[in-house]
Amino acid sequence: MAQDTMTLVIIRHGESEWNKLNLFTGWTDVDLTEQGHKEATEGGRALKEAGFDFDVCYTSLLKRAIHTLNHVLDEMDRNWLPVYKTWRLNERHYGALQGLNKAKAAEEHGEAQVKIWRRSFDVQPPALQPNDERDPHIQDQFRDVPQEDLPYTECLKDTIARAWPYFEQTIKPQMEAGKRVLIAAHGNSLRALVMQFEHLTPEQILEVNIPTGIPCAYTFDKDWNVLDKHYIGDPATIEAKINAVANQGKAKK
Ligand SMILES: O=C(O)[C@H](O)COP(=O)(O)O
Repeated sequence: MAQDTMTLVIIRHGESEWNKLNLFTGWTDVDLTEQGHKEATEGGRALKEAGFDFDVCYTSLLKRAIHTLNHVLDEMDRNWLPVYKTWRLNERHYGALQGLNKAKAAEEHGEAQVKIWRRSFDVQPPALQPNDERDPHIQDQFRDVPQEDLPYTECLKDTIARAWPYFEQTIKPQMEAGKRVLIAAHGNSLRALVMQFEHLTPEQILEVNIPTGIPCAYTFDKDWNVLDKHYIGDPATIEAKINAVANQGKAKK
């Protein structure tokens, strides 16, 4: 289908059990909280009310994103849409930080260090040791992923290196063929895509935080320039949620 513009909607999963506890999560496969289920449902409702429709959906191998997508599709009565799941849209791997409390880490290591771990472009968090129970190389969930592709830790640059080729090779051609795409993923795997879509510098991406459960619609021209980007929801709620994410790495006063 020839067309002048392409639409893509991205949505970060709703609040997870570990978001609620303020723990570094990464590839830990925690579910949504009750609040998270509600956010995802509301995200789906908002998309329907705004008149969105989709042809194909992509998500990660982690249940907080999969369940978010399911809620959205339920609300939109689009459960029959094709859904592709890939480890390449998983959250950034948080290495040995997975399971630690972000505010406690800020008390111990300083807020500046935690901000580097959370938001820097190319500084990796401390790596997992091989065969740690959190090691993806020994988890069933990732048994179809080539062992050498699986990380022990990742910075945003590493996440881009595995998520962007998937976007370019798999999702882009669908959009260029006129398909309306929905991606349900994670704070940092979506930051990886956003950095590429908007050609942000490492300094600019440092300040980008993605709220839970709020759909964000991009319109691109045929040369992949961003013509429009907007969150779908109440602006005050969205701003409060973005600030809440940014503040997770602050020490408790
Ligand atoms: O993996 C996590 O802890 C969250 O999903 C994203 O965390 P961040 O906002 O601290 O990067």
